[in-house]
Amino acid sequence: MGKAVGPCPADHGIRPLSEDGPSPARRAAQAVDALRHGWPIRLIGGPTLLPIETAIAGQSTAQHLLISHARAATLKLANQREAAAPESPVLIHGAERFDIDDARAAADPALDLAYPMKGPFRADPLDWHEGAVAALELARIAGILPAFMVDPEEGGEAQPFALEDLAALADPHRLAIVTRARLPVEALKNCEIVAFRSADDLREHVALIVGERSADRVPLVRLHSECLTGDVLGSLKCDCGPQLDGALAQMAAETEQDGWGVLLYLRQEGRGIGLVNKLRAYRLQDQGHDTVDANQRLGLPDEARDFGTAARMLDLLGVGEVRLLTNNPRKVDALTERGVTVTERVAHRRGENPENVRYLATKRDRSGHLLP
Ligand SMILES: Nc1nc2c(ncn2[C@@H]2O[C@H](COP(=O)(O)OP(=O)(O)OP(=O)(O)O)[C@@H](O)[C@H]2O)c(=O)[nH]1
Ligand SMILES: [Zn+2]
Repeated sequence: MGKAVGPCPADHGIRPLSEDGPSPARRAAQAVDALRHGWPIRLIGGPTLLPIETAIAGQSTAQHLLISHARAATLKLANQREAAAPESPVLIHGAERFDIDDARAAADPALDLAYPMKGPFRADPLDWHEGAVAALELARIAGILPAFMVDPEEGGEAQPFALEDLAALADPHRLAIVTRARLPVEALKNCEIVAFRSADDLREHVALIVGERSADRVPLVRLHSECLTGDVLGSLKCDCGPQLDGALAQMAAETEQDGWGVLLYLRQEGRGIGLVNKLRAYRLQDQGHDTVDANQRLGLPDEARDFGTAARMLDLLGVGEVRLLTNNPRKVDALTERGVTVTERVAHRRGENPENVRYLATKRDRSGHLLP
């Protein structure tokens, strides 16, 4: 291996080629990128894993698939000893090798109605459990179905990754303010937008500062997670659009009494499972599952947001105290744990309609939201 060529700031995660190889942050980013492209990844010291949803190697076949525990349960494998541990990924095989179509039918719950006959499958012992957990987590971050062909034939060149690479992705300390500009909005003309980026993550978060900052007033703050369907299209399935508009209107009203507000627009679609997986969950909801069950059937967490990013954004903005506009106690706890003082929780009940009655009831009954 050659020596480093030219300067390369240590805090950009782009370590030059050396005996150490790429940094964990770079390897993790490349692994996520590979999964989105449909290229395989290879767990260092473990197997090669081809993402079933995106695989471009359409001729691939594999003896084994790696799927989530929830998916294994739907395939009626939970009574087998190797698939019994809850939350643990499951390695399965069938009577014959899987081709890509069989693998997709086995992996994707949204195809269950179209392909009701599957299996029989058997669960196998998995002696690389932590690597399997990390691989499913990488799939979630990539926004794809958490399911892989294991050691496929003809999968293409694999992108290596190591277990510790995931931690590098979760670390928000490299998030930085990149630019800011005046942004008059409908709710109030006097606003400023601030953009944030991290070298480790392609998602660009923004903050909208509503009104004039005031050192002696604690701002009204809203952590809003991206919801394309609700924020942009006016979806009635959730309450996001009215919550977004309502938050801005409430902050604008505060400015009339010398208050101010900060709206963080976090690019964590679908509570962190991504737009496509959220829409898959919607398909399952149309078959009768609630929000929590739909996510779980996909093998995804019902809450995968990382509020460390929000805390870091507030820190970069110099906001240490907030009055938090939310019904979700987890947001209060997450900020408090990360050193932000929440002086008050301000309830934020907006946008109830006949289409989202069940969604709101699930928030209250299963996700712990403080709703009537
Ligand atoms: N996975 C999934 N995500 C959803 C669904 N409906 C809405 N979302 C996402 O949920 C997020 C909305 O969360 P927020 O309104 O910020 O927060 P909250 O946890 O509801 O708490 P509040 O602060 O009380 O509103 C957005 O990212 C939506 O895309 C769904 O059915 N499934
Ligand atoms: Zn929504």
